[in-house]
Amino acid sequence: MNEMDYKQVNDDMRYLTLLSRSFPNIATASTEIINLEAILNLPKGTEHFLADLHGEYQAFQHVLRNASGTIKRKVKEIFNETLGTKEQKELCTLIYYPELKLELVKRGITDAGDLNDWYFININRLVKVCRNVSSKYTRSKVHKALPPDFSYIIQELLHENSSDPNKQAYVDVVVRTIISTQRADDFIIAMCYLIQQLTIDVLHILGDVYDRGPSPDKIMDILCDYHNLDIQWGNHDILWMGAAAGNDCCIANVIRIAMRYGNQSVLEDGYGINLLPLATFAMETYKKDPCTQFIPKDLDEKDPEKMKSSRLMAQMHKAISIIQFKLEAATIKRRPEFEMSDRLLLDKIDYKKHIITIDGKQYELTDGNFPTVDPQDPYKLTAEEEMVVTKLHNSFVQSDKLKRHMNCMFRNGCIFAVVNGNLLYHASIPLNEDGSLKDVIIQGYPYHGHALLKKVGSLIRDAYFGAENQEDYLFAKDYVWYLWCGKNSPAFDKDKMATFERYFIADKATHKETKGWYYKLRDQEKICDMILDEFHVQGQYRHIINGHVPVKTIKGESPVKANGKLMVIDGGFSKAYQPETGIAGYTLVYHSRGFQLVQHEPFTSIQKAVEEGQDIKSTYEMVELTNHRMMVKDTDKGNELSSQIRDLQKLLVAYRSGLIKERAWRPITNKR
Ligand SMILES: O=P(O)(O)OC[C@H]1O[C@](O)(COP(=O)(O)O)[C@@H](O)[C@@H]1O
Ligand SMILES: [Mn+2]
Repeated sequence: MNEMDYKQVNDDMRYLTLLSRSFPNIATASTEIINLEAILNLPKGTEHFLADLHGEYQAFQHVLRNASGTIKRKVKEIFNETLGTKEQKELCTLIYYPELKLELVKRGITDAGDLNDWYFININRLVKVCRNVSSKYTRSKVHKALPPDFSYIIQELLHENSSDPNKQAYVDVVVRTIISTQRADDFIIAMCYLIQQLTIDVLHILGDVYDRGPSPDKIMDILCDYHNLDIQWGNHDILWMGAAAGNDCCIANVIRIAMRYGNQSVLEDGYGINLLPLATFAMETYKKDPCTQFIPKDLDEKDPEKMKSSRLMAQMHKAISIIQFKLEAATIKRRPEFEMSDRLLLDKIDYKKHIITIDGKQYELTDGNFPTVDPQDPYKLTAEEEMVVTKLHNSFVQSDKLKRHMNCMFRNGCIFAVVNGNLLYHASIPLNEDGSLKDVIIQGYPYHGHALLKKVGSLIRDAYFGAENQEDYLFAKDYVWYLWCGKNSPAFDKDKMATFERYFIADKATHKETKGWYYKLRDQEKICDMILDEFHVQGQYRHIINGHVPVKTIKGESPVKANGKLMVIDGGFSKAYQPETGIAGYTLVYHSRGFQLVQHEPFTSIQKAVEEGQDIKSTYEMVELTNHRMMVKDTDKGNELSSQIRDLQKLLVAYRSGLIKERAWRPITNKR
């Protein structure tokens, strides 16, 4: 051992002694080094990026099942020579929706023998796909992903080389036995989900799971069970986190948005929030009010339930909006440092003339009926409104399902992430006009860039889990609402949220929300490089990935900006925004050969997907090709493994030099 090695080993003796408990001798330590080296030389796993899901469960789960087209690409790669497009499509549909496709197949095939043939052919095809998608992983990782019921059989099938005639006979017998024991359906279903899982190594959700669409709760159910996930919270998610933490402004906003889109069921059925107090109050208070401005958006005339409840929903929508403006005023006054007094509008209204004066300009109100507003004290909640707020508050903080979903948000997320050379965040890093990082004052201290995002992340945690002292906790709870709609919020970064204006003023100019400098300046490569440096993201292939702002493809906007350094992948799942974007949006796939941007057209329905094999029509654009196939050693995981290898090498030195004594490896048992 040379001087240097000896010194390093000596310095690390405490750690190496601990490590020797897991690898007690030269044989076990060197076997581990060999295993880790082997992993480093596997191709990098595929990453899948989605953003702005906005409660669109069906479109989300389709994109998840088809891995943004990755499964179709694999099927084509494997069967291009042997299967026509129709058969490839059939196989893809089976992989995406195994239960539904099996039902459909069985309805179409009545003869038992024919069905058995179908099973035989398709199980063999699935085995081929599975072999392909599992080839990027170690046997041990694949083993851990296997469904317990079929673990042994799948291992046998995956690792037998079917080009050997003896082995093919063995595989055939295994498959025939699965069919004859009537396990084919279960086996196929298990294989299809395994393929889905192995196709994507890690899923990144760049924010805004919640609001507008009908079923964010179902999306969260899937995400919470996903095998490898991170979430970068969007402003809508933060709004829900604030609501779950008991911030009443957030609660009012969450309910207002649900009513705006006619989605009371996500609150009532999804999270068990009791809306009855609000409903009875609204029916009574706005009995004679048509609430025209508050009729839910995009009412589906084919949905009689929604049509029937739209009048009640409009009343609840108006009631909660007024409550929201009053509650927000209290926060704005309590926290002058938020600089949001321009959002105090109820005191700018002439309640007799139905006119509002903003910045010296008068506007006629589209709705002048404010039965709960006292012109002398416009922000005071009536006793009934207060009661409604208390009841809604209790419902939100007590919802078990909401707690479960929020815990999952916290467990898997933060406001930003750095993964494999990419910086991920939903919206913005506040900038000054000259492109420098903007100082944002929080509790008297300036924060910018990386420090700002870290501070904001910890404030959200404080609001939910409690801070060290009461004052900090109350501040954090208010700040979460600020993050939803405040002008210096990295999750929002627009000069205002023009909610009041959109409901009560016809002049569209007042609805305009001006975006922060970030959204203009991010087109420049040098700005993106500066931000990446700020977050210590290094390497030749580094990028920023954003969501939040829909890409207006229809107007020729590109999702790739700053000479390829930044990509905006607002998934555009939100139906309400599809006319604006002209497409359903973008998702991103990052595999061992580079980045692939996937542009989707609107998803129609699961029924069409299964019965007609209709996939989302997607186009692919290879954004960046790396000049060599990326391996695990080129990733963050690779760096981690390489440092483990270095430690193990030091352990070998310690064994060989006698600094640590080798022990025989014995399995740990309770017996002495
Ligand atoms: O179109 P809607 O649903 O009324 O929402 C409009 C509001 O949503 C926002 O765009 C925020 O939501 P996003 O984060 O999805 O952009 C606000 O800036 C705007 O006031
Ligand atoms: Mn957003």
